[in-house]
Amino acid sequence: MKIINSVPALRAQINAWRQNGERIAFVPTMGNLHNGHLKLVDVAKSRADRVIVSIFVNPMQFGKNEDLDSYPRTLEADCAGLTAHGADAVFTPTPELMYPRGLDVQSFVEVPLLGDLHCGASRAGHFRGVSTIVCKLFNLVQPDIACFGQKDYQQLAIIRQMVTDLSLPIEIIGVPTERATDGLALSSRNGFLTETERVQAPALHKILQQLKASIDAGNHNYRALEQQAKQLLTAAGFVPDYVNISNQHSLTLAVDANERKVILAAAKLGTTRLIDNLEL
Ligand SMILES: Nc1ncnc2c1ncn2[C@@H]1O[C@H](COP(=O)(O)OP(=O)(O)OP(=O)(O)O)[C@@H](O)[C@H]1O
Ligand SMILES: CC(C)(CO)[C@@H](O)C(=O)[O-]
Ligand code: BAL
Repeated sequence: MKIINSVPALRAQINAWRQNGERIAFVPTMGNLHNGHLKLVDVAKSRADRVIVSIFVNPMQFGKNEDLDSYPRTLEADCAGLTAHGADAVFTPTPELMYPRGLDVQSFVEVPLLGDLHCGASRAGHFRGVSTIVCKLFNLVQPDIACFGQKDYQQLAIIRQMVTDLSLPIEIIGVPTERATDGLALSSRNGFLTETERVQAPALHKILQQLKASIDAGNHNYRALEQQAKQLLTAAGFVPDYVNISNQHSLTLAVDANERKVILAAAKLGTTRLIDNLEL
């Protein structure tokens, strides 16, 4: 597997594949790869001739008091995993390469409405940072398809909307969430959990499952159910940020029994912020 850390080398590799008529799949990540990321690579590989992954801890999507500095960086182990899963190349730019003029004067891409809800309401500027870096990476890699995890449900919706709004010729593939055997969604930030917190953490998924069971059983009092779920999270040791029963498409709060719904949730366990979701 090739490790690429300059734009000319990246463009040369992409051009070489294009000249062979090869179809290119792209998997953007922030590294510290786990089986969720590797599943994206497997899906990408099954749908294209070449798979390129990016590893970039994107400063633009971190708030001032968030975990940019402590975010785990494990390039060597990541490359071993990517090689084992048959990725062809990994692009590992530096912040200086992606933002040569600095973040304060960087042009940006923002997806209105979808970007303001849920995590967007709690993490000001987060989705602007995500859509800007993904747009830049798309312009550099120019893939045919790109794979994103459903664990980051709102992010996936925002990327789909950005691709539509900006007429980018890229097919976006959503890949189901990979979980530990106890139900916890795999996430790089799980590594921040203490032993005790790791035992508590699967309660997030379990509470979403209970909530889904109540709705499936005919309880449509969504706002009351959201409050109950937050109380259950608090009792399980979390500090809930939100539990929102939302429309799968617009991500606005669900009101109608007939609309397709998804439960979206975020909660802190100690200093670690976890997210999860469940489609209904
Ligand atoms: N458990 C998972 N199952 C499927 N896809 C996942 C999973 N975890 C992350 N992904 C996807 O991998 C891609 C890169 O995500 P990222 O590098 O932020 O990993 P992460 O584990 O979500 O980290 P974080 O702890 O920062 O949320 C995203 O498209 C994300 O949705
Ligand atoms: C899509 C992404 C790689 C953009 O930095 C990041 O938000 C992530 O890892 O989900
Ligand atoms: N997977 C989402 C990236 C972030 O929380 O910054």
